Amino acid sequence: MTTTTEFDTIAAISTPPGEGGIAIIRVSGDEVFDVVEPLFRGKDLRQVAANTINYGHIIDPDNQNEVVDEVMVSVYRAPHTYTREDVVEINCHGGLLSTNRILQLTLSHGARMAEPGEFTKRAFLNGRLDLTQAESVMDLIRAKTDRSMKVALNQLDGNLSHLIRNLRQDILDVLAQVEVNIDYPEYDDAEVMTTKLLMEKAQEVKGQITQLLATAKEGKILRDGLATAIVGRPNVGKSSLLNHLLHEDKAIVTDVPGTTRDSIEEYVNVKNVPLKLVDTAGIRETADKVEKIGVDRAKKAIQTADLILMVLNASEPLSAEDQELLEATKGSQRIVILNKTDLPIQLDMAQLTKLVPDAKIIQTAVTADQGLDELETTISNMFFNEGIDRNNSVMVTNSRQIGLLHQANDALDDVMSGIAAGMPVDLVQIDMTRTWSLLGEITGDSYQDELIDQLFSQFCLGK
Ligand SMILES: Nc1nc2c(c(=O)[nH]1)N(C=O)[C@@H](CNc1ccc(C(=O)N[C@@H](CCC(=O)O)C(=O)O)cc1)CN2
Ligand SMILES: Nc1nc2c(ncn2[C@@H]2O[C@H](COP(=O)(O)OP(=O)(O)OP(=O)(O)O)[C@@H](O)[C@H]2O)c(=O)[nH]1
Ligand SMILES: [Mg+2]
Repeated sequence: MTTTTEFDTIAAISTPPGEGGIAIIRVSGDEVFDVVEPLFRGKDLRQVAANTINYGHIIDPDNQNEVVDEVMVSVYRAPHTYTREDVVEINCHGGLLSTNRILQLTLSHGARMAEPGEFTKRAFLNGRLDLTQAESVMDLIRAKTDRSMKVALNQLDGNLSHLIRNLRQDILDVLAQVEVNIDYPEYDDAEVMTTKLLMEKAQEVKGQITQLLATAKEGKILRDGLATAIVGRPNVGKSSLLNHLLHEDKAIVTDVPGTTRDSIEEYVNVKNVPLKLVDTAGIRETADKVEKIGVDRAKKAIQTADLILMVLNASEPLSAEDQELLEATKGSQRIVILNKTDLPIQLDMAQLTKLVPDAKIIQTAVTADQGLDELETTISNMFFNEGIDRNNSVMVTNSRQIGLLHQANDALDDVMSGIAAGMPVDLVQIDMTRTWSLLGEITGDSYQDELIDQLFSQFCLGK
């Protein structure tokens, strides 16, 4: 079944803004040929075969057919296209000016400027993609590591959708069975049979949802990177640590305390854990206006980080500021890094272990390249130790999907507690049906227009 919904014809530049070798203007909708035909000098695009690319020129019919650019034009025919509508892509020379001029020409000849994500939204509304697949398109574009790209590609293939659809079908089957038992009770214990059926199915589905949710933590880290703040008082070696983890001299390092004045953010892969590393200003009391703002940002980073690398200077005794910071980071996931161990050690280890009895303490000498491997292994073990099958790439990474899975889980809890409390079957049925529709929201089998608009508006223009 390939009925498409009727929409107006949209156009956008689908390549990144700025100068490039080639730029693509994508046009989609029932009227693409009416739009492009008067602008194109070359073969008759209505007559060329589908999936062909055709040489010619874009001309300006409102300006004595002035040649605007030399182009290649791809023609795709509905329904075998990205949007399931007729699609024409104009490949022009990638200058800002000619690209925009061609876009303007399509707009003045009947196309409308596409909204962000509108091509993919049409693919969804026309049934070529479901919602998890559409979301994976964006994840693919934003992927920062090989692993997160693999997860997104897997989702684009429809593996998560498949799993969710199967769960929904199972629920539907059991609901149908329940309906039959209620309408035609063959036995006196029909009610007992029915609740048993519901209970078993609820447990089974809950088991699968729990498994999916177990992938969520890892999945989200893979997608967004683990927010990791490097904190400590001035001059302990925070920026040196950032640079070593990045293998690049990104942050300025000097022996002057207070060198880093604003937070620096960088993505890096540490033994397969994608980190969003934040190097912060050394935390201390300061009268300097600019430094003060940096210190406030550093304090904020402590609040929002998933992981804190708390750096201490081993060549000095533990200061009051160190102790305050150890206190402030107590509730967070953290690693205490004892840096500058290449110098004579002044810090009282016994005092430190007493202060932070349960913290992981790692000794490093960043500038001498010591202890970093142990640090990287520790980070990796902290986040990949839950026995998740790495080759099973069906994961949920998206907070919308995760939220709905939690809600479906809660609805299943209601099913089970309802049965346990001896609630009438028709009430239990309501909670089971709710589970079914919550799962449907994940794939977009049931959806609200506002939600769809909001979701696609986060996409890139031209996608
Ligand atoms: N030039 C260009 N490159 C691109 C895209 C595009 O739209 N244009 N894509 C998009 O951003 C991605 C490719 N994704 C695509 C996915 C489906 C179809 C498509 O036409 N599907 C049809 C027919 C497939 C077939 O011939 O077998 C279908 O599913 O019915 C096209 C592109 C990446 N590269
Ligand atoms: N001996 C020794 N010196 C180090 C080590 N790590 C960093 N340093 C030096 O310590 C000084 C301060 O390093 P930074 O990385 O700028 O310290 P920071 O914590 O970022 O300092 P602020 O930005 O001022 O908060 C520099 O001179 C570094 O070369 C180490 O392991 N051993
Ligand atoms: Mg610094």
